Amino acid sequence: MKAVHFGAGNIGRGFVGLLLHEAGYELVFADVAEALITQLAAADSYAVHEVGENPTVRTVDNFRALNSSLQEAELVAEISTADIVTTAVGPHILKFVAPAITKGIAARDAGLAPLQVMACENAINATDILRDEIAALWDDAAGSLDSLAVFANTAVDRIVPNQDAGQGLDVTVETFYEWVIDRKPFAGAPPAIPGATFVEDLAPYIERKLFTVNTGHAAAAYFGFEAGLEKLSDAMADQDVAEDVRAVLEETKQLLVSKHGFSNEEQEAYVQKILVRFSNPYLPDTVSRVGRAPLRKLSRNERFIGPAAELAERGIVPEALLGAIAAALRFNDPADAEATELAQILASSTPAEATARITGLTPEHPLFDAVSTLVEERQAEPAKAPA
Ligand SMILES: NC(=O)C1=CN([C@@H]2O[C@H](COP(=O)(O)OP(=O)(O)OC[C@H]3O[C@@H](n4cnc5c(N)ncnc54)[C@H](O)[C@@H]3O)[C@@H](O)[C@H]2O)C=CC1
Ligand SMILES: O=P(O)(O)OC[C@H]1O[C@](O)(CO)[C@@H](O)[C@@H]1O
Repeated sequence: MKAVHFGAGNIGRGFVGLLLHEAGYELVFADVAEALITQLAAADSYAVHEVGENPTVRTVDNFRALNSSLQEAELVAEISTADIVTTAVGPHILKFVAPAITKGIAARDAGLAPLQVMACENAINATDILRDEIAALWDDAAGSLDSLAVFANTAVDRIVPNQDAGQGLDVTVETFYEWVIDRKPFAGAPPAIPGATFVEDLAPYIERKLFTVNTGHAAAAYFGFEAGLEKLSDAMADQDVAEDVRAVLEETKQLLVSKHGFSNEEQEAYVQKILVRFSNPYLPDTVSRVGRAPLRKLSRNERFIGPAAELAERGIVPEALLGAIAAALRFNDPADAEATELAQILASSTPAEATARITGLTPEHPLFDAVSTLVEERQAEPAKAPA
């Protein structure tokens, strides 16, 4: 069994690659980072250090590595004979990996089982986004795309911080992980990945993950950044930050319980578990990493505006989420390109224009005025040096 995985970064090596390896797949990593690919191609194995409760070390071997920019022909050949293609590159990068996957699918022998394609990104239905990119490039002369490939959405959850440069290929991760995959697209048996869970209806799992784990984590990052803290676990140890995060998760709990029918107790247990995960002092995680890409995180269907908009549509004012959105508007990490772009939008637009551009909300939406007020308040603040 062979899997081609795009993105040999934190989640690629520390989660998806690890689980596929443990499921018995031979791995081909594809990435554009030449130094990383050279290192992987020269290595026989790397270690995944799981830290926290019951720490352990796992070894990943039986992999190869290709530069997806420089070695496209080899990559297409690998995809043409692979069983699985996965990605962990970031939702905005999917369009750049689509061409090689399209060519690889088109080059498959007719007798092969359909290629199983799963995008493992923090975005709702990321595989659908990838499928749309592939479908746009697809030439029907190569056959029917849906008979040659299966596209399954997934939700991936494991905290993998940025790695210490001195660590080489080894990755430090939390012990917890969850990979939930939509079973429906697989006509026969789904792939045998013991670490994954297959479900008939992925929507509640994706929304619960994005609007609890990712909303809470990013909220801790933005509140922590405002408080001048660097480590995520230090932010969670700050009583004010912890209370603000808790209040945000109370609001998303209200939405998730009423929308998806999770019981209050079940959702509360889920929240408690993730608060412990965020506070893991052994994870070298930073508010800069967890808060990265604020424009993506403040976009319409993402972790803040998504749940806040749905609550507002139900006549509820999401005070705590609005507090997190206000903190996100103050995330001016100079190392983050999206934080710089956010500052430029705030500096060059009216409050209504900036609100629409940043959040995708329309002026008629019941959340619009509240966010526009926050934007206006942020614009009125003197330019502040990063904390
Ligand atoms: N780190 C985490 O804790 C989690 C991350 N995720 C999601 O996983 C995805 C990846 O995140 P990380 O691993 O943290 O990021 P990362 O930055 O560590 O890894 C991304 C990798 O993709 C590579 N890449 C960029 N463009 C590429 C292209 N065109 N072709 C091939 N490779 C390319 C980069 O060189 C990098 O090695 C994101 O969607 C993120 O939201 C999901 C759950 C947890
Ligand atoms: O690219 P994003 O959305 O910040 O993804 C990384 C996030 O996903 C998580 O792993 C949660 O699964 C958090 O560790 C992390 O903040």
